[in-house]
Amino acid sequence: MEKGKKQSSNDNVTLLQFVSTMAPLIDMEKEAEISLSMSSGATRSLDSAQKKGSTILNLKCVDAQTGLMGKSLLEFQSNKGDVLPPHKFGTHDVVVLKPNKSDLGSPPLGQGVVYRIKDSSITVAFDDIPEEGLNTPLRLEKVANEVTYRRLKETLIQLSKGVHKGPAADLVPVLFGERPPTVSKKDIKFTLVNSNLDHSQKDAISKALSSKDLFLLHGPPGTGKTTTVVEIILQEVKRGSKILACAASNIAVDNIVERLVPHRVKLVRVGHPARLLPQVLESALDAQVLRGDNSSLANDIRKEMKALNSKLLKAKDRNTKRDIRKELKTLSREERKRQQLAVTDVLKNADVVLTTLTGALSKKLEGFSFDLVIIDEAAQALEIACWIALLKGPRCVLAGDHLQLPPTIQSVEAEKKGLGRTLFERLADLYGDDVTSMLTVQYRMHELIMNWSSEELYHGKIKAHSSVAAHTLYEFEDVKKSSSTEPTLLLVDIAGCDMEEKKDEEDSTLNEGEAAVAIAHARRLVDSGVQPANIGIITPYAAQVVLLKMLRSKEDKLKNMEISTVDGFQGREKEAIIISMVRSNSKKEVGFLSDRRRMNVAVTRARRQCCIICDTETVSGDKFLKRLIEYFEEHGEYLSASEYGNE
Ligand SMILES: Nc1ncnc2c1ncn2[C@@H]1O[C@H](COP(=O)(O)OP(=O)(O)OP(=O)(O)O)[C@@H](O)[C@H]1O
Repeated sequence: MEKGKKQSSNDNVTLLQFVSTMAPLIDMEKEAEISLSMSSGATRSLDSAQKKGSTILNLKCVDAQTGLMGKSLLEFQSNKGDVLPPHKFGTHDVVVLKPNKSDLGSPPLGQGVVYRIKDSSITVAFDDIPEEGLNTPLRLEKVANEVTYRRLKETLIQLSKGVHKGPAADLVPVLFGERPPTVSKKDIKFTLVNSNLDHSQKDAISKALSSKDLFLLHGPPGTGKTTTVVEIILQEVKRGSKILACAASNIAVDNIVERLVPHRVKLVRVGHPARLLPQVLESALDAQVLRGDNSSLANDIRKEMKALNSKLLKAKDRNTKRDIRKELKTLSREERKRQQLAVTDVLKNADVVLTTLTGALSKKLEGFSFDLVIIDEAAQALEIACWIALLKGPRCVLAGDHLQLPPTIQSVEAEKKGLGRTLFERLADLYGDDVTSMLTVQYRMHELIMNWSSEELYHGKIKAHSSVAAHTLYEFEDVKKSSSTEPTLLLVDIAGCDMEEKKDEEDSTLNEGEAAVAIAHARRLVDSGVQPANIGIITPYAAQVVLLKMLRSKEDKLKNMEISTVDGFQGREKEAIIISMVRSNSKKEVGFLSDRRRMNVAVTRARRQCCIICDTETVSGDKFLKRLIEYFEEHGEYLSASEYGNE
């Protein structure tokens, strides 16, 4: 990050400018999401909805289980084949279940949250098992998650009134450039809980603990950003702070919970149980509430109410009925009070409360304030979503990397007008090194994989830790040294191999020849002994993912190999990554491949081997991609796709 960048008018947005720019953009984004979902008037038929991926038709319920803190898990498979049709459902989406043939606007059998998705089935968590209709053909429809937008709007309204009181009153002027950030002049002394931390991580922790209002932790790929966030939390707990720790995604929040649990921190995870990893359920608010005294009292009251209700049904005398009703009313009030107390007890008692950013606006957290708000993955969150959490405390630590992908925005117009500009990036530009520490040792990639990204995006400042700097695929037991496992960097060129790109019905681009080559390379790796679970194929285009998954379903030995879009793989890693770039056309059009952040994420997912498959003629039309290709040619192996023949 460049030192103390001058504040440009663009960086120094005022609170009022921010509110007035964001309000219409949030509406645009909401509209765009609704039009992607089934509730859209633009969807005229069920078939077109299935093509859009917003509904899955003709399903059967194959399993029903209870147990997820009172929720019911229903698993659905297609009546039409082994694999679900292509769809845009993701875990944690809100969905409704309907009879397959019922009208578009018909009432649902139930509404739930997607719990798990496999190629062949989808599992949804419902509050109750729908009473009827489960034995007939069914369909699932994705619905827009309006709660999120309501919460974003509420936060904007709160900001628009000005923040002169409350826990964040002194932080807001700093984050809008009206007052400079401050640090404690006292020398901060601390003993590390994790004694393995490197010098850049230690330095970041020291700076974070000294900051009085704002600290940015810049964590390039694999540099232990979350490890550092966890240490900051542990140090702050030792100091007696109450902390709100958030991230945009549930998985990132759970990742922190998992790493804190062994340290026996008093923590609570707030969120819908279907959106939490099974291993963190013990820490969930719902689970802790169920274990509390007030909750068992509430339970006793409910039993009493049940008995009174049956008495009421049998009672004949008016006076008796009136008395019972009165008693029921009192009990119901008491039950609600006990329930609320049970929740408040758990939250009060916790040193660390963890939730997603939008979860921070949960009614349960109303009235709570914190000494410190930490946001992980802050460069992947909408600024307005960050504000939901930031309004709850006077100090904040934002961790992220604005040189990886920003949040996904559905509305092209809202994106153009700045909805995707993150708070992390804005503050990094506004205050630079004054408030930032960049982590500089990475623990994932072979040096050759790392160097390209380090030089291109991080001013050459990243170093590979000795434990990974020279690691190779063939060091694994059972992996043979072969022409496919030996190279760290591999470039497979489809130029001149007659493998032009195509468009699918949704206008997403795909490349059949390239997909076949990607699968062929994966097969070669597996034949040399690499575990399929250690291989990932990633590609920028959704249609290419569908095509690759179809090819994979024909090969048993590749069953456990992951296939994903680049965007969907951010934050993850594999020993071997195969990147299918897809674009191959005479106009040298590369579309959104040219976003340096996307290629940065793609390449840096690989630990020991990174294989790029592309049409070098086409992609070299873009200067940034040309340098990437040249780097791979210079430091890696070059093969023509024709060498994979008809494998
Ligand atoms: N000081 C360290 N010594 C040894 N290993 C470390 C150290 N710091 C981090 N690691 C390891 O590096 C890996 C990445 O760490 P972590 O998950 O914290 O990174 P991250 O920066 O959050 O990752 P991402 O690139 O996904 O943002 C983990 O396996 C972690 O154990």
